[in-house]
Amino acid sequence: SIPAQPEQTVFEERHLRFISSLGKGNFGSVELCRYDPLGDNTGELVAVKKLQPNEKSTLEDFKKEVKILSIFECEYIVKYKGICYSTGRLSMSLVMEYLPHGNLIGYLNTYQHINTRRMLLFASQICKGMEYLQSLRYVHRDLAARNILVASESLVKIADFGLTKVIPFDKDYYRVMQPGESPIFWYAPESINESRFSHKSDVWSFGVVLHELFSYCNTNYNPKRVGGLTVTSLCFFHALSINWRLPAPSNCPPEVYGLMKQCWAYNFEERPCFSSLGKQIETIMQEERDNLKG
Ligand SMILES: CCS(=O)(=O)N1CC(CC#N)(n2cc(-c3nc(Nc4ccc(C(=O)OC(C)(C)C)cc4)nc4[nH]ccc34)cn2)C1
Repeated sequence: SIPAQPEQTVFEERHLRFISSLGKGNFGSVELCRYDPLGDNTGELVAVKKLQPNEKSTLEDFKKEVKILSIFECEYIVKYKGICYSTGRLSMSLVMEYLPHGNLIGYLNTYQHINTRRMLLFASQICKGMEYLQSLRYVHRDLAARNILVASESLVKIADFGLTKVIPFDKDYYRVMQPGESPIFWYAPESINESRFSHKSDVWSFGVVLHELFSYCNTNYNPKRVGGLTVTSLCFFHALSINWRLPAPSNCPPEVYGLMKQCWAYNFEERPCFSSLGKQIETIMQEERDNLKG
């Protein structure tokens, strides 16, 4: 059995009413539920992540993910609400706030009229969330538009901490033993080549999220399939090493494409930190406001 942690809020499984499936991944799935102890449909809507037990995902890893999310307190990170033990206490679910607009990919595909100012606002919020993560020495390792959730038309949050790791105090990177599950398209060269993850590899992924934002998550830009050929990690890695990068999305301000290219510096030491990226985004946002006034 799993000892109840004193600070955990425990939701009773019998009051969690399944409504619909919200998302699925390798190791888990997320469901929309109503926590309705009064049984009169007045209870709150919550997002419940259930572990898909298989040989790769273990309850131990899931408990680490729960622990990580439960200590975060940041308006740009999806909020932890508590846990729910399954009958027999053989497993547990993670209960989180429900964000009604889904992830950034669906949102950008639905609302194609989002202007540059709104995209910069979203970018600055993701950057602030990543700055917060970095302040606690966590690397996300799976930063991508599919893992950014939309709370409202003016607020996005970072979600899915299933691959998040804390960097040991005596290093500035984390090396994983098992090859990553994520599509290589978001991986920095050193993550593909040496399974090396750091705040600077999260910065590389942030550059890809910027590109997804400003190309409305248009998958035609993804080099996963070039002319019908599936891009393997080796040739993608080679392309990066000879300085191939994604082209600027159409209508993307040159200063924003400049930010992407900073994030995609081959040498991770040359990439900016999230606080520098945040300041540069604020400057571009101010210039946008001045242009609008002008
Ligand atoms: C990796 C394995 S995973 O299985 O653990 N998993 C997938 C994961 C990827 C990420 N991030 N995920 C999180 C949520 C999620 N969704 C939501 N709201 C919504 C609201 C609406 C919709 C939707 O489709 O609406 C339209 C309009 C019909 C398109 C979808 C989701 N609120 C949440 N709160 C906390 C989590 C969470 C969904 N998928 C994490």
